[in-house]
Parts: sequence; C-alpha cells; structure tokens
Amino acid sequence: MRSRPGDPVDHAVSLDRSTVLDGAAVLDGAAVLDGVADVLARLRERRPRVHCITNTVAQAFTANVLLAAGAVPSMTHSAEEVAAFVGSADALLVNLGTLDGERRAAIDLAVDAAMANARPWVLDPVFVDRSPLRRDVAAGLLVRRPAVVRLNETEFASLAAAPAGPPETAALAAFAAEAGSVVALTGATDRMTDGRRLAGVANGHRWMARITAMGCAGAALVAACLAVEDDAWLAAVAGHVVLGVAAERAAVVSSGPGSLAVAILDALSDLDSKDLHERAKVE
Ligand SMILES: Nc1ncnc2c1ncn2[C@@H]1O[C@H](COP(=O)(O)OP(=O)(O)O)[C@@H](O)[C@H]1O
Ligand SMILES: Cc1ncsc1CCOP(=O)(O)O
Ligand SMILES: [Mg+2]
Repeated sequence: MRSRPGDPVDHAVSLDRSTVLDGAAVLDGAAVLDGVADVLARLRERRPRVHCITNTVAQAFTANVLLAAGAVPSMTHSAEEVAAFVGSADALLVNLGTLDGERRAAIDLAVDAAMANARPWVLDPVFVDRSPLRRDVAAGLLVRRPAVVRLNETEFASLAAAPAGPPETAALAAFAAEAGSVVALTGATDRMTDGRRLAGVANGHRWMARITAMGCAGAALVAACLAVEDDAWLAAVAGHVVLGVAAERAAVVSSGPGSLAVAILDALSDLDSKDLHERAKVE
C-alpha cells in the first residue's frame, strides 16, 4: 500500500524492474512475472484495504476473492460513510452494475475522496453498452482518470465507440493513452495496455465466464494490487495473472462453474510464487 507518514521507506518496491520494462521493445516476460510475484507477496504482507462500490450481484463473491487473496474488503455505499471508508482505504473499486441513485451519489463521493487522498481507483463499467445513463456516468468517470479501466469487449466497443469484436491493439493503446488510464480488456486472453506497453495474459478457464461477477471480482483484485504497486500496468497484469492461475489450479479439482467458484477461493488463498512461475502465461 502507499506509504503513509512515518512508514519506513521501502526502496525494494520499484527495483530496477520498471526500467527493464520501460526500456524493452519486446516484453520481457520473465521480468514481468517476477514483478507479478512481488506484487502478490506484498499483497499478502500488507493486507491492503480495498473499498468497493459494486453491484448487488457481485458483492459477496468480490469480498471473498479479496479476502482469499489477502486484502481486506469494505462495501458500504452509504452517502454518510463512504468518504470516510475510502479515505481510510488503500484503493477503491467503482463498478457500475446495479447503478441505482444511491450508488451514483456514493460513486461521486468515493472518487472525490480517493482523489483527495491520492488513492488509486479502478473503473469497471459493467453493461455500459446497455443504457445511455450508464454510458454518461462512465464517460464522466473516465475524465477523472481511474488508474485502471477493466472491461470486456462489448463494454470497450461501447465506451470507445469502436466496432464490435476484438479491438485492434492500436485502438486499445490509443484509448488508454487518451484516457490516461491503463486499459485491462478481459476475455479468453486478457490484454493490458497503458498506451505504450502491452501484455497478454492467457491464463484462466472457460468456466470463469459462466460464474457471475468473475469480471467484477477480477477488477477488485486489480484494485488490491494497485494498493501495493504504483505501476498501474503491472498491477493490472498481476491481478489477472493471479486470478487466472488460481482458476487453473481450481479447475483441476472442480466439475463445473459451481464448484470452480468455491475452489478458486481456496486456490487464491494458497497461491504462491512457485505456482505463478510454473503456470503464468504472459506474452
Ligand atoms: N474463455 C476463457 N478462458 C479463460 N479465461 C476466461 C475466459 N473467459 C473469461 N475468462 C476470465 O474470466 C474473467 C472475467 O472475464 P470476462 O468474462 O471477460 O468479464 P465480464 O464478467 O466483465 O464479462 C477474466 O479474468 C478472464 O480472464
Ligand atoms: C455482475 C452481474 N452479472 C450478471 S448481472 C450482474 C450485475 C449487473 O448489474 P446490472 O444488471 O445493473 O448491469
Ligand atoms: Mg463485467
């Protein structure tokens, strides 16, 4: 999590890894993977608080995913409390599912508090393609520069006014550069870009798409990673590698989406650097 007054200075956090990544014309997968393992280790050690304004469907699963990974979730969207919760959290998730009036008001207060306290936040524009109001809210939030926008292909096409189907890398990168946010596009292969660096994460399992709120929980996990990693691109990669590798481990002992949803929590809480190095598929 970000340092606070009085915290010891942690010189190890950035290493020279960032220079390796920044300078590389071709992605150095091994360096990225070491960075991902480092993010997971810090998550476990620091147990960051992640405040989530999220939809009614996703709340319990999201909280369980965060807890299993080592973070501490909170979920209130009460206008009286949300600023205090965000102010004392290490990162914020803003998810636009079940976007009622209370959530809309809470989102404004939460983003104000995140910005006032220099806390990173993630935008998950759930079903932005399905209602003009949601599109307006998402557009208004994008200009406030979330650290990461996590979304699926349909949501990207709507928000970026791009053709349906898998976007070209150049379109993703242009969107990220214009927004000033990292874009994490999920699917069978997740793609993350900050407009300059691009990673593909080919981990995960097809049953993940059959479990409600898997994407929402993934976005929350990215927020947890952001709490301990200043490089938002690396945090987005880390969140998706961790979830994808956990899902692959879980699939071995599952018989379908229902058992995978439970087994992924066990796998997340047990995951270590060895699993990541053995199973991660980062291109
Ligand atoms: N066919 C698949 N193979 C592997 N992983 C997948 C597949 N479909 C989705 N996932 C994973 O499931 C998670 C949720 O992604 P997605 O289904 O695209 O989100 P959303 O729920 O927002 O539509 C991501 O971590 C993604 O990597
Ligand atoms: C996460 C999720 N998965 C299926 S419905 C849902 C919540 C989305 O809420 P809304 O229907 O308001 O977009
Ligand atoms: Mg989604």
